[in-house]
Amino acid sequence: MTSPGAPHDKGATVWLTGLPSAGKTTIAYALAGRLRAEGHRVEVLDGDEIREFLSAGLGFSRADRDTNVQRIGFVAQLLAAHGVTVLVPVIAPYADSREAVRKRYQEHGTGYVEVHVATPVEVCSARDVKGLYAKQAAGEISGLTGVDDPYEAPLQPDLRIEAHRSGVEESVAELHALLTERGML
Ligand SMILES: Nc1ncnc2c1ncn2[C@@H]1O[C@H](COP(=O)(O)OS(=O)(=O)O)[C@@H](OP(=O)(O)O)[C@H]1O
Ligand SMILES: Nc1ncnc2c1ncn2[C@@H]1O[C@H](COP(=O)(O)OP(=O)(O)O)[C@@H](O)[C@H]1O
Repeated sequence: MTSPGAPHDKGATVWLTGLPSAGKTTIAYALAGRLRAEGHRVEVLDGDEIREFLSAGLGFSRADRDTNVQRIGFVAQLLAAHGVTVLVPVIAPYADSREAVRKRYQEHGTGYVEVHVATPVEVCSARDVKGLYAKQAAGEISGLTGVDDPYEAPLQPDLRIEAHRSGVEESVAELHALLTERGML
């Protein structure tokens, strides 16, 4: 076990992509808790918080989502390069935008892991944590990812979590094992 902020922490970013209510945030905070308890420096860049501050004023058009994702990728890389394990539960629906983020990490030699939280839309819409699926069905909003807006599922994620089949702790254990195996912790 390492002490908090142990200097040998390499730092990396774990990007959890998936539909609204897939389980991205839940898994990210559960993993963060485990990593903190082990003495690692961890930040969660939560999509909702980022949209209140760093990306205030952005909406959900393709251009705005791309801007949002690139901003988050930029900040996360800075943190990761300084030894922080950065967890990013953000939809990031477009493949080219996610690839641009990955490229930034490759260019800087910073660890990066893409995780697809692959909960089917039927399960997500039954969970409907924020009531968005119901609002879309009622015609109150449009452009909801996975329903009437695109979600380009990763073809080759570093890890695919079937969050409708496995429990949160199981997903956390899988992710922890991957980070350990890749020498990122
Ligand atoms: N139209 C539409 N489509 C998708 N999501 C919507 C929309 N409107 C609001 N929300 C809520 O905003 C959260 C998505 O923000 P993100 O920054 O993760 O999305 S993106 O990567 O910029 O596409 C997302 O959070 P999560 O549910 O945690 O994924 C939604 O709750
Ligand atoms: N195996 C699981 N993994 C993650 N979340 C789960 C799981 N089973 C049920 N849930 C629930 O699904 C919801 C997912 O919401 P959230 O994590 O906010 O999703 P997202 O960040 O992808 O929008 C939470 O209420 C969570 O408790």
